[in-house]
Amino acid sequence: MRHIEEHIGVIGAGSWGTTLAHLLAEKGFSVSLWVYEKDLAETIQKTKENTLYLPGFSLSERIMPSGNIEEVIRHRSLLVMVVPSHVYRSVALQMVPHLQENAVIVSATKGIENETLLTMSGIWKEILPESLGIRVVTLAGPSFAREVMQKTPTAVTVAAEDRETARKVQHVFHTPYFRVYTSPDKVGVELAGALKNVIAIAAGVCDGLGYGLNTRAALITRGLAEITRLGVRMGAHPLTFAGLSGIGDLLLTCTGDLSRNRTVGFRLGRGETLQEILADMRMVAEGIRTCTSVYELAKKLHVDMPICEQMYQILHENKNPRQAVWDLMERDLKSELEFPLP
Ligand SMILES: NC(=O)c1ccc[n+]([C@@H]2O[C@H](COP(=O)([O-])OP(=O)(O)OC[C@H]3O[C@@H](n4cnc5c(N)ncnc54)[C@H](O)[C@@H]3O)[C@@H](O)[C@H]2O)c1
Ligand SMILES: O=P(O)(O)OC[C@H](O)CO
Repeated sequence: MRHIEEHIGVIGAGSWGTTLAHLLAEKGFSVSLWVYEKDLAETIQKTKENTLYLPGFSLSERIMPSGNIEEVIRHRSLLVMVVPSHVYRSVALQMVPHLQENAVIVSATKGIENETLLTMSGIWKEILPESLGIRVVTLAGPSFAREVMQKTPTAVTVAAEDRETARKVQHVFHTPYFRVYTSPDKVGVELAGALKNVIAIAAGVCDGLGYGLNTRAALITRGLAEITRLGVRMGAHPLTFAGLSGIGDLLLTCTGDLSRNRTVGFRLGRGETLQEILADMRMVAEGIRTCTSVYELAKKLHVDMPICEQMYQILHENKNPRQAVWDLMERDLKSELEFPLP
């Protein structure tokens, strides 16, 4: 393996952060990994395994786990941010005083902040002093951590406002089993990655209720229509939703049993309550919180999002899931296309 001089800091040692740290370390980068749980940092150091979030995989010797965030980010020109969206702002605020000028931050979190309805790069925009010259890039697309650890051929997108930064990050992450595309549509890629989680819960609900493949296909398709509608309203390019971060990740998460979001939905469809499901889940299912943000955004921007609205009622108002499906089916009839033919 070639040793690469650049030293990268990865913030967040859940399943995805650990996987990205491992991928980069195997490429030859020196990688520091910020671990929230102090005992876990020691365990990873000793056993070379993330026993809490990614058990069963042997991690690269080149990963340096640490509970000290300042140590992990000081003097790093490239950082990867992978903490769940509900703690993103508080962790980002801890980072700001230690960031190196002109650093690049790759944000791999998928969510929308509940309190502000901002995307993760929106949070950075609010808290980063412009004088630091820091660029934020989004990484999204269909990528279950465990499959990437197994080196399953995977393709993702990195989106940045400037092409040069996107190209740099593309090359940093690319491996023969991890193909990276670039996109200039940061808001589109971010929204697609966050919103698919809500539809994935809905797909799980339908499967848990025992509905068939017709239902799932309809849900994915109409879910994509909703995601696109909100995305375009917020400034995204519509074709981004036909890409890896859009239909790609939506298909993966709505159909793949490895999805935590789909699993939450499946268990809801089987009759468990959200409280029961969350009680035995250590990992994050971002769609639960994102659903609240989407519900608020749809109201605020006057965007019709009936599936997300029903999901909000199931998750947060105890609506019966079967009733929610029938309420969706019985809405006023409408045209599938939302634009006139040329
Ligand atoms: N797991 C995947 O396959 C995958 C793939 C692509 C994107 N993502 C996204 O990556 C993000 C992180 O998810 P994950 O799957 O790596 O996490 P995870 O569910 O495996 O682990 C939870 C993480 O949250 C951290 N955490 C909990 N409380 C915290 C706090 N108060 N402060 C700081 N950190 C805290 C834990 O330390 C741990 O790192 C999510 O937005 C997810 O949607 C995950
Ligand atoms: O397990 P999920 O549902 O959080 O999905 C993980 C990734 O977002 C898949 O790309």
